[in-house]
Amino acid sequence: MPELHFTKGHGTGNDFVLFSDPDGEIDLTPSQIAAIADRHFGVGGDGVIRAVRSKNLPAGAAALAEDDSAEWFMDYHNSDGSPSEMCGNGIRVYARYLIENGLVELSPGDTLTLGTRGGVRDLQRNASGFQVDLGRWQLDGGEPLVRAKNLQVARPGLGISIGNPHVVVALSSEEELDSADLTYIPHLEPAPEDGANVEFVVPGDPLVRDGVGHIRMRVHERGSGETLSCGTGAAAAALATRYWAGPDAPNQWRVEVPGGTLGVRMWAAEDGEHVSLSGPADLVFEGDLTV
Ligand SMILES: N[C@@H](CCC[C@H](N)C(=O)O)C(=O)O
Repeated sequence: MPELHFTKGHGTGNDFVLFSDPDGEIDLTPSQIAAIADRHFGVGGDGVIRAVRSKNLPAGAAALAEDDSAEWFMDYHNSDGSPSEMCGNGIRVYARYLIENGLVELSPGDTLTLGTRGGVRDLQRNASGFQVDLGRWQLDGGEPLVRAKNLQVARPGLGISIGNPHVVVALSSEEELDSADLTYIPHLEPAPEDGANVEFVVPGDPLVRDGVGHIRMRVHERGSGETLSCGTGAAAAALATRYWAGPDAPNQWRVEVPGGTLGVRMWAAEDGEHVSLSGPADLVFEGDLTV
């Protein structure tokens, strides 16, 4: 029975239980992870993050990190125990955790490279906390029809991959966004093979202020249910809104989520267009638990 010293952290209310396993000795089962994330019987969180050195990952998992430039790997699992390729809020909180525990140093202007199942990701400190380059994004997954409880009509969504899968749905009003009941899993037709995080968005009024696009978003996360925020989801929502808005839409966005505000920026890199995410990362408390 492993004894874990854990830290609880969050990014705009998307909350995580983090623990260190630098040598890769702790192999939790999905049900052990779900028990830690349980809000009634465990610590509680939308996800669980194991800090492990990339060199100590099993060979197959190490290959997922694409290259060996990242000393640390973010072993991310949703609250139901399922793994995910990437977590945009989680990786900022993970960076703060590594820094506060003296496991890495990151001076302003420097870059920290972390491994994830979706590949390596670069982070820097910025005014809001951290900025992470989420890498190249792509339209992926078509336009499934989305139904959610309390939404009167089915809507076409837009499939977008940010390393992990998203379907973004545009709603017509703030009232509609507020009334959607996301305690139930949205129904997607056709259903994506690997599931999807589903983001519901309404445009700001006006959509663009001072060259920055504004949207509001709620999300139902694959493997975790409705959460107060989803970083990769915010990036997908901004990308989908820009796609729908046409060629004059900006490359800089503010995304209001129930837990706060996230910044999203699209920019041209040598290998194609990248999308970056900015936002806070907070550590809240520490404790010990027996799994
Ligand atoms: N909350 C995260 C995304 C976490 C993973 C997601 N539920 C999935 O299964 O892909 C974020 O901030 O990006």
